[in-house]
Amino acid sequence: MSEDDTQSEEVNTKNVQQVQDVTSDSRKPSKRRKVASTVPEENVTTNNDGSDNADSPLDPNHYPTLPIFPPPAIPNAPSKSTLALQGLDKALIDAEFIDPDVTRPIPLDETGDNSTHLSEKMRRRLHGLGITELFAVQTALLPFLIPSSDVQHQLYLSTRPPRDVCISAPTGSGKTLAYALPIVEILSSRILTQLRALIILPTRDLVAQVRETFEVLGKGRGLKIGTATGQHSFAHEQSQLVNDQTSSLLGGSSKVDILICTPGRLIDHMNGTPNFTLQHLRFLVIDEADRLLAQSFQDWLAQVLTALRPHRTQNCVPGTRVDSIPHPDTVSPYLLHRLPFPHYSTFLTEVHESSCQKLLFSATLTRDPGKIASLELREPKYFIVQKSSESDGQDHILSVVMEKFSIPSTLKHMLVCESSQKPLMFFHLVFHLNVTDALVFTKSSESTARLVRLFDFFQKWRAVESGKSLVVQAYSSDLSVGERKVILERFKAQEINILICSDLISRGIDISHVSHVVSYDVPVDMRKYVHRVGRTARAGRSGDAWALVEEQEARYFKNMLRDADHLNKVGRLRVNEGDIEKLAPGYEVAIKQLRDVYTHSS
Ligand SMILES: Nc1ncnc2c1ncn2[C@@H]1O[C@H](COP(=O)(O)OP(=O)(O)OP(=O)(O)O)[C@@H](O)[C@H]1O
Repeated sequence: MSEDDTQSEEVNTKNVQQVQDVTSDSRKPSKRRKVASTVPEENVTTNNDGSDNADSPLDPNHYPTLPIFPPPAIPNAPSKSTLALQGLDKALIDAEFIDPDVTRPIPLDETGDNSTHLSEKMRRRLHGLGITELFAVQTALLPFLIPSSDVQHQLYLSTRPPRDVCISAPTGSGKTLAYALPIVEILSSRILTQLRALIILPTRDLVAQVRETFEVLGKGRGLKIGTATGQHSFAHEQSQLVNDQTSSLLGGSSKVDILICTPGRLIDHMNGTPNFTLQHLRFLVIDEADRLLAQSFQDWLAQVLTALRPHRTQNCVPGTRVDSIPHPDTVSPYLLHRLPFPHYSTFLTEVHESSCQKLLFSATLTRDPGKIASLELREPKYFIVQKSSESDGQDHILSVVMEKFSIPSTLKHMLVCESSQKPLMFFHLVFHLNVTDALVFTKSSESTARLVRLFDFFQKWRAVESGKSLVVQAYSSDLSVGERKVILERFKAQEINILICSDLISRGIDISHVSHVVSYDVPVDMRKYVHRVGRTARAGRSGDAWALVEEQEARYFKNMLRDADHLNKVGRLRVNEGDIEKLAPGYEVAIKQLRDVYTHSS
């Protein structure tokens, strides 16, 4: 070994020593020695000079044993539920689930258990209308919204501002009564007419329907109900909503207690009707909330929220005409506040808080935290009407977050898979399977018009054979509001057998005798599907939903149903070739006539 080698040997030994110092605790016996002592004598090799190899750098035992770190491993992936719950609104996690089959009798006399919190007058009225029990959503909401009898007469709960409420309940489960009953009951104690309840809906047809419900329930209660949809001239609506438009009155001047409206027209009145004010609102109902929240028209939500805020002129949404908003009057709910007893607040220190309670309803209520946050809800309480078998344990909340909406249990889905022969399949449903009293949804108003024409031509051919024909009508935005109203009334009166329509009436419309819903063009999202099929099987009745799926759409449609856990409820209908062949000649005639019409009109 050269001198250099010896030096490098020394350096190496030093390095080893340093490693040893770092890796071993000096207070404990050295690991190296401990390891060496465990080596049996006979295994220790001896060098030529008689020294043993135990301390040689070549001996594996010479080096200290390095601490053992756990082997690298892939951590367990968070469960789907854990991921879904991340960033979720706490109120949604704490949601109260209600079994859709729960009902509660409405007692007639005072002696009965009145856990409904309804007044005797209202209970009698409901019995008169044939409503003798509350549906599930109503059993939960009425006791929550209607104060017990001791505070019954307080319109505004200034010391306890009410909690806001979000309700997700299936189509046809009675959500309208769930808010209309508490509003009529609570507002009946008012003395002055002020705008206290504002109900916002996405379409004029729904406004008309909800108005009817309020009028029936509020009969004899002295409440004034108004609507604003743009169906009448702006000046006419103004004259229906406010008493005085000539001078600026403290606190505004309302002619109505309850206003049912579409968002666009509401904004028009907020900005353009003198003395129209939301400052006395006790209830703000947003029905079909997910659809309305998706509409950003004139930033309507931000404008409404600004109008509800005390000192709103400082937080005004750009575009709002501040000078058009009447100043709060001295009895405005803005001046009611949580009194911090025993500390009496002064005018300067008191915290103004709106007494308006927000109620959000939908069969497909959004779970999007961003959208929910934009509503500025106060301690929101969620009620979700959903079958417990559909949502057990952790899957319970998961099914909510993943937006697996409930569909009425009485509904039977039938899936008809066909490609190019859709019109023939439709005629087969109508003429062989007796699908009438039906709403037939197409993808657009043009498709609606075309299908109605084709159907008429086909019927003419068929009438020659059978002598019997059905009344089929189109219902879409191509028609004027007045025309649509007449058609809807005729359909309700069963003078029209089949309404071929666009998605204009896929939400909210309540027509009890609809026994079939046909998706002639299948919807592209589950929300739309849920609302369409929900036009039948309402209020516990039965109904059928049919989907005519073209072959190239079948995979997508099935995936959509599978993702929503509904695929197993859908049966596939096998069609007898012979049945279709019988209809084919008529279809050939009809399609030729339709082609002629479109060729001549273009
Ligand atoms: N307690 C009840 N007893 C009997 N019928 C009821 C009761 N509550 C509601 N209904 C009826 O059930 C039908 C459906 O109610 P409603 O239109 O409020 O449903 P919905 O939940 O709003 O449905 P959608 O989500 O489709 O708008 C209506 O005809 C209504 O009169």
